[in-house]
Amino acid sequence: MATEMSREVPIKKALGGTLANKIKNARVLMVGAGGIGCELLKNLVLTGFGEIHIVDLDTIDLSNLNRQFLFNMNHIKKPKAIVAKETAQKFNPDVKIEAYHSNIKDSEFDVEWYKGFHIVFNALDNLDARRYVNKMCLAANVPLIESGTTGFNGQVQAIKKGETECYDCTAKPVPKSFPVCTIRSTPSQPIHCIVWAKSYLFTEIFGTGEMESSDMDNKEDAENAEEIETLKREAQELKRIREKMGTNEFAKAVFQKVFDEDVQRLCSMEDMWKTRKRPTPLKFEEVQKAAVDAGIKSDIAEKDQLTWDVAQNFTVFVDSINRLSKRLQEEKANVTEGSPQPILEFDKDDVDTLDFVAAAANLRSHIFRIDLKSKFDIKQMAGNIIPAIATTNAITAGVCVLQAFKVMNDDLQSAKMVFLSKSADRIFSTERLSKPNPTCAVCSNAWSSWEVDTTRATLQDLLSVVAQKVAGYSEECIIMNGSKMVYDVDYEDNLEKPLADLDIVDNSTISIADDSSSDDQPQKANLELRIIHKDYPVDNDTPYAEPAPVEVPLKHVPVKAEKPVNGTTEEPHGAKRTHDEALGEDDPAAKKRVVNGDKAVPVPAVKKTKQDTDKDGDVVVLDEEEDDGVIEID
Ligand SMILES: Nc1ncnc2c1ncn2[C@@H]1O[C@H](COP(=O)(O)OP(=O)(O)OP(=O)(O)O)[C@@H](O)[C@H]1O
Ligand SMILES: [Zn+2]
Repeated sequence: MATEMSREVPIKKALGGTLANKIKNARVLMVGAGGIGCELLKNLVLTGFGEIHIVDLDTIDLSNLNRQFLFNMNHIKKPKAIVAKETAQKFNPDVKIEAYHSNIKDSEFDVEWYKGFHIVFNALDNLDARRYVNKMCLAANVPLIESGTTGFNGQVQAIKKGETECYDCTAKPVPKSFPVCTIRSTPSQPIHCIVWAKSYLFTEIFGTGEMESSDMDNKEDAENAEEIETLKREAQELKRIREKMGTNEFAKAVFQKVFDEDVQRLCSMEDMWKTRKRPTPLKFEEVQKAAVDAGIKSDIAEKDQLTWDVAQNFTVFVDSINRLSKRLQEEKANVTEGSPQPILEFDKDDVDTLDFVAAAANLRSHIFRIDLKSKFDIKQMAGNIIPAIATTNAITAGVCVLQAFKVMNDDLQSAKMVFLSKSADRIFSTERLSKPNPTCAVCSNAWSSWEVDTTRATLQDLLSVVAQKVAGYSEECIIMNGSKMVYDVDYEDNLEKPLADLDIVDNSTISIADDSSSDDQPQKANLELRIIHKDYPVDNDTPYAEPAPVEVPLKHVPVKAEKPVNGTTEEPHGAKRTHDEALGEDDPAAKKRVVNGDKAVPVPAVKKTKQDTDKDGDVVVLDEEEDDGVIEID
């Protein structure tokens, strides 16, 4: 009791009675109990937020312990959310904490559930979950404090529907991962070869033999399936070669397999080289002779600023593969019975592994006529893991709570977008919160939900009841289920199908977009419709409840900006994302214009198929090709 009193008194003194009371009565949601989440939970608990719900899908890993201070060695493999609750509860037993070891995208966390919170905190590490929570908070009209850190940099943003920018009002760089086909067959940049050497070749020879998922997109969709099959076959062949490890032939066998035979097989796929330069296989004996003739010694590996030529790379390749083989053989010899088989892992600071990856990547680059890189450069690229820094997380989590105070006080005017940076003159820089971007395809949408028996109601019901009657669209609209188009005026094949046959089920989100073209009537904004499945008795005529009418606003038509006269006009904050960019991401109408080949709208990096249960096939598959640099690894 004494502690409770003594804790409440300074909080009240510091924040004032009104805010302190609001905080005491607040129900808050925290998504993510990792680096920022642990710090944030401690802050929330110590500030006396009355009820805190924590969602995290992960379990605790050894590598989390340096900064996620609510966890210790005994907690490894236990759910983060549950352990975070247990540890933080001790700091303040009066706070009610609920923990969920779940993905925030699970259907149990629906809009109604979000509506039960006064404020939501994102402490996440990925764009997808952030964007999802942003949408849910908009749908539920609950304020969101969004935060993120990389290295020494941090950022906090308060988001409130209709009053501030949402997370999607400005374009976000998408972390890089590469399609398997680019890595396996058609590399065009050094990074593609580096990912191949590090995530494929190295792990196949010295590691687990499983492709690392973080930098390769190995989803088994139709496009990737064949590539993955070939890759698996090649991996099997490599496994057989692996048995030669420790013998003199090993380096030669690996070389011949991956730089000669596999490349020859690739070359024979004629279609692949119609628009690309055909790779040239490397012959072991020829390169070996060049290396011997030039008198190259293995100490060339120490010259890390030099861009090695093919013979030099060859020498480092053979030497490093021998060094690594010896290491692994020794580790295997020392392994005690019952222990797992040892493996080697790539580490940019482990010179043997770096030498191998650098040389293998360069040999492959040479084969595909891609620029070679120095070991120094490859080290940056292959090891571009931005460290998570505990202090940055702690400061950022503190700022989250300070911004939450403004939101709780209904004082958004003084809330700020806060940036934390080590390199700037001042640690903090701030910006006023921008107004919502009127062209944002997420927060300019209207939202509604529909209670419907998805096994009985048809797409026609959705079109005529919700899209036309309730929301006032004409039949010239587009209906998307996620990224799949199920209806437009020229594609009526699905209309008689029950919604469930189109994968429209409980908790699906449907987007309806105006596709009418009229000079004098602006288009309506999009409607995001959440489906709530409910069984209606079969003898009931209408297998749905008619939703209340929805006021769908008109779409914002951007006015062409006048050119600034003196060129000094500052770009208004919030206009960072162009209308076209905004359209491309989430606007079904924009997606359809791309499908129709209208180049006026930039191609969004989404893969999209018409959804038809008769498997009518794909309409279009848009494959992004341009990768500009470095892999981002969480
Ligand atoms: N969809 C999701 N639902 C619930 N929790 C999520 C979701 N996506 C990410 N998270 C959680 O967000 C947290 C982010 O924390 P952080 O950035 O510190 O990552 P980490 O995985 O703990 O550490 P690192 O990636 O550096 O090893 C993680 O604990 C992760 O499990
Ligand atoms: Zn927005």
